[in-house]
Amino acid sequence: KALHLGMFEIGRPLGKGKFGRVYLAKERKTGFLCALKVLHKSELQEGRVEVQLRREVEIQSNLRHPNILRFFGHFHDSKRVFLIIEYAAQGELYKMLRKAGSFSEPRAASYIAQMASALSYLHKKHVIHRDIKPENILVGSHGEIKLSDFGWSVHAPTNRRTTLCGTLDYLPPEMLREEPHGEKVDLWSLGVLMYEFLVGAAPFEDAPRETQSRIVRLRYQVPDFVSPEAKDLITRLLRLDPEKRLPLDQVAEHPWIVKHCKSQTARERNRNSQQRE
Ligand SMILES: O=C(Cc1cc(-c2ccc3c(-c4nc5ccccc5[nH]4)n[nH]c3c2)n[nH]1)Nc1cccc(F)c1
Repeated sequence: KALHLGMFEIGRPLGKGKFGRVYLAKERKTGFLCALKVLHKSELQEGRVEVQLRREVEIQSNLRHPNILRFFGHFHDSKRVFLIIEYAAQGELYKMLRKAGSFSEPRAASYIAQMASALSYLHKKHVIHRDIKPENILVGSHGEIKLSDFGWSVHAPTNRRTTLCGTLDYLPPEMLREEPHGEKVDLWSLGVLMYEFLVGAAPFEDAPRETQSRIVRLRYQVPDFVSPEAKDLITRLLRLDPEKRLPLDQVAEHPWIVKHCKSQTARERNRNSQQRE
């Protein structure tokens, strides 16, 4: 069906991405809420990001997973390109993390289990995300997390061509060394993400040069308040050798995840059965 701006009522700004502004939008006919990302063709041309945007659209168009932000379609007028993206009603996870300081182990385990599910789905399609960090995770209306911003995702294997921008905190050693890298880069970042959820700061957080040397030397410490099971999973993901990082199917079965998530579903089962009584 023909998509065009008139079919949407534009609401408040949701955020300013690096290449565009995102607005809350409502489809007039159905009342369906979505996030409408507006990109100016002039910026796209000068930034030579057209190729990257086409790749993102192509990658995102055939992704369907509850923990991956849906891409519904796109359209353009003479000056702008519009991306219709899923609206995540509870907003940005990193704001929740900064407000809470750090997350409880059950909450962090639930998020890591959902991330492992999303990454497993992406890797089966040979898509590497390469930019896992709290800033790229949104939260849906039921508190479920939604991985977003595939600005850096490419089909594996690859060698990064464009320069990195933003924090180094999440980069695995092989990307710092600009070596060829594969899907296992997302396992390293998952370990960094888990550490940051539980501790409130990234494991190698420091001045940029320090961070780089701490990453390649694997110099980090897990505070004592982190449970031994959680520490065990972090150390199995933060491995310098990509081949030694715990595979995603084993992350989902790790005792720390099972302890918090199986009981989570068990609690839900009990709650439901009580409601039925
Ligand atoms: O460009 C992006 C990444 C992206 C997503 C978003 C984005 C930003 C914010 C939101 C939100 C949202 N909900 C909120 C609730 C409260 C407060 C803030 C909120 N932001 N929902 N969905 C979003 C989506 N900005 N940029 N993805 C993309 C997807 C498909 C094709 C493509 F070329 C790019």
